[in-house]
Amino acid sequence: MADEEAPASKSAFNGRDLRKIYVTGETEVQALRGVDLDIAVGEVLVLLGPSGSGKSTLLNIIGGLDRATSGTLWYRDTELTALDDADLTRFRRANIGFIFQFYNLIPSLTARENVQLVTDIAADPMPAEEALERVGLAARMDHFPAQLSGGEQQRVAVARAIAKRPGVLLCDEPTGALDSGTGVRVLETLARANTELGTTLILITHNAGIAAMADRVFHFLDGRIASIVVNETRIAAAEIKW
Ligand SMILES: Nc1ncnc2c1ncn2[C@@H]1O[C@H](COP(=O)(O)OP(=O)(O)OP(=O)(O)O)[C@@H](O)[C@H]1O
Repeated sequence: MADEEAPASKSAFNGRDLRKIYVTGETEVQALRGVDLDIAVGEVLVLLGPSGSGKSTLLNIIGGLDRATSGTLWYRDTELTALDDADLTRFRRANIGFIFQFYNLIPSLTARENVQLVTDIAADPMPAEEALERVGLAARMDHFPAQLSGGEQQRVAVARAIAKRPGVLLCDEPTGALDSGTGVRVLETLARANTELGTTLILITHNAGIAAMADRVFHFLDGRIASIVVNETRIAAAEIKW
């Protein structure tokens, strides 16, 4: 809306009364029932909550993969809810890195080539080699996904996501398929992106232990943020166990 002022510039995301209704045939599912949020630039935020409570729906809307049915959402000084599809895609490409539970690497390409797919088309990327070094895979650049462990493949996915220097990393269960030791190494690479590159980090997990590395934790229930916990101190990813 033209007469609405952009929220304070230190906000990464500012959302008001976000609602999402999925319609399938005659069935309506209210996935988000009025979410207000304010996420600071450089914040580490963890989203916790039962299955079906709306976490992925919110993450997808924040990342421009999906649209709210109603409500307003800003990213810095851009109102995402006012963008057309082409501009929303441009926003997503320029600002968002995604990491999902399954790594979505291309099996016929090496780690370096998987990252280069992104660096070839980004506006101001870091070299693929630097991204892979940042996740501790300097020695594995020319390996194919099948030659890497699950945790290493996920770190390639992190390298791919950070290589374009996105303002925001959105992670949906990034350690869901990994054991504790391997998962912690993935979390460490995400935490490093936050501290060294200033990337805002938003992470969905079912693992309450991971919440300790966040500045704040949003607890979802039934399509709403039921409570917000502020962590006075953030613990290092390396200290997390499950
Ligand atoms: N594309 C879709 N079409 C119809 N309903 C959907 C769709 N995506 C999600 N839903 C429904 O919206 C609700 C919220 O789903 P969402 O995936 O956001 O929950 P979640 O908290 O991320 O769950 P999980 O932890 O299991 O991933 C659920 O009832 C889900 O079934």
